[in-house]
Amino acid sequence: MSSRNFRLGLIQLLVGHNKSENVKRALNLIKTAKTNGCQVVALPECFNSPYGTKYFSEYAENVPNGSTCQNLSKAAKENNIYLIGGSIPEIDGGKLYNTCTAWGPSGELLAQHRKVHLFDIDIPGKITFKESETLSAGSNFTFFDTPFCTVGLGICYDLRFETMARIYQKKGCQLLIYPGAFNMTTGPLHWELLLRARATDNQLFMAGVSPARVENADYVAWGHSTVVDPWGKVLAKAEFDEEIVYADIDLTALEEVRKSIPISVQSRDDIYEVKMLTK
Ligand SMILES: O=C(O)CCC(=O)C(=O)O
Repeated sequence: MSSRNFRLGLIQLLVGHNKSENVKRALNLIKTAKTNGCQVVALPECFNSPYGTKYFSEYAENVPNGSTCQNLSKAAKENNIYLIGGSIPEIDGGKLYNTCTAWGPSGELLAQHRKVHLFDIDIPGKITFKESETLSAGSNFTFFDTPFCTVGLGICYDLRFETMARIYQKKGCQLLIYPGAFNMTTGPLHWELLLRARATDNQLFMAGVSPARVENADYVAWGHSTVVDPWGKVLAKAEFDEEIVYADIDLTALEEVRKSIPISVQSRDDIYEVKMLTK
């Protein structure tokens, strides 16, 4: 495989209440993904803890020195892969964040993304969730280089904010990875739609990585971890059980679509502007 091609693996992990068990399951599945040829592997949002504001402080750890991060670093090194560590509740200076880390094949920390847009919604009779009750928001865009392409990171609700993805595209990202746990109300309507929309409007690869569904959990995840190509086509998709989603990424598809439908050079930068105010 040339560096224009690589295999991406999304681990739709079954997450329970036992933190070390969650991490152990993740490590085993990372190894399986590597055995099956993945050079880049990603975990879901909140992979070491159940998803819910009441759990975040109990499960929170230091990033990057806590044991979950240290295990991710070791796994990236042992398997010689790029590893996107889903997200975990992070504690820093008395504040909690929903944080994604990315690790390189020497076990080095490449990036740390704190969820920028907190998930505060109220759909009467369906779902009310308020991450801001316990979490603080990050204020940074997060992207890093691999030998294959530049990768941008967002977490779940971040996916709804198209400006963030647009900025990643302007910064040269060719793949955006969003660990995310949509739910049974918004998942069926919006999860694939948003992934395909972000892929189509920015002409890049999109990956959304969900936990597997646990029917009796406080928060029931939609699942359906998905990879979309720059044409907006779904390349690979899970249902709701634990599984690894594999996608062979060929970056020439990205050049093809950008050449065929050249929206980025046709954008009317003389009459509107999307710009990053922070790094
Ligand atoms: O935007 C949604 O519908 C779900 C978002 C979410 O679950 C999250 O941000 O964790």
